[in-house]
Amino acid sequence: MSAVTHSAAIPIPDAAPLITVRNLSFRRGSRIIFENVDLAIPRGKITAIMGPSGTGKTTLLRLIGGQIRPDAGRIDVDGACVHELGRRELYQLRKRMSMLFQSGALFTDLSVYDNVAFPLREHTRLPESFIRTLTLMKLEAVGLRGARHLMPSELSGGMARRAALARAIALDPMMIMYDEPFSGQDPITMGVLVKLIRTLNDALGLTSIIVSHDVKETASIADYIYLISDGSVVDHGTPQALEHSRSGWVEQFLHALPDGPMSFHYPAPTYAHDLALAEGPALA
Ligand SMILES: Nc1ncnc2c1ncn2[C@@H]1O[C@H](COP(=O)(O)OP(=O)(O)OP(=O)(O)O)[C@@H](O)[C@H]1O
Repeated sequence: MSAVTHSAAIPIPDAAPLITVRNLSFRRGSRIIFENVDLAIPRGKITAIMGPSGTGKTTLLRLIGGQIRPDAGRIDVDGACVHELGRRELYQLRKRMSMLFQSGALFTDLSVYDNVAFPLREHTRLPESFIRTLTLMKLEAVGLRGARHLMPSELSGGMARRAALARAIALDPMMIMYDEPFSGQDPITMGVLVKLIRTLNDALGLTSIIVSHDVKETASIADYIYLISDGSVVDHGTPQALEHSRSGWVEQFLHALPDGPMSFHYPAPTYAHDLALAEGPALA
């Protein structure tokens, strides 16, 4: 598999895409985060976005979720161009796109049950008896029906993630975006989360996007992987195809090798330049 050039036509894996990103460019100040990036997220699959720290993975999720706008290019989600939607339409779309952040962000003063029931109470007019049935179904799906009376402070890190996941599926979204779902968890908890993400994706007919540094866990459930770095897609393919990639960059990233083409330094002026400045009057 060869590295993808900017604007190259992307071969879509199996299913038709739920999300397409075309010619996406985005800057933070003078820093280019994305330049002419193309990618496609197939429906019903688990797609992983991986790459070095600070490369823009979370930013990409926020662009897809319409929280920030691209400088150029377009992002279509289920046929709608996200940044062309009006406020109300974007709100409706967002209800169908769950985003699960690393922190989980449970409401600390609500029980597990009330956390999961919260979006149903907030966004539907269902009677409480229906809400109870739906909430118990979501809690059962993540194995926490028996823990529904606990408060977030009484949960382990893994249980908190599962509770947040139950809340994220409360409104039956079409997709879930996971930002670092495994970080800080022990190997067994990671295994539980990996299995849960796969099971929920398939059982509920979801489309999942996972942003993660945990290569082994992510590669074990992803149907397709995009590797991004320095503003563009470096490579993409199934985990099996990427495993056999001849790219030194891909090999370095997937096998966590300390040496390789990936640069260790954040972009900076030359060292000599900085040292010279340090002696000059500007910083005195
Ligand atoms: N609100 C912001 N304002 C300015 N710069 C930002 C902001 N958010 C992120 N950045 C910068 O954008 C770049 C991409 O950040 P982002 O969080 O998307 O990276 P990431 O790939 O998710 O990183 P990590 O893997 O470490 O979580 C970084 O250089 C970061 O410093």
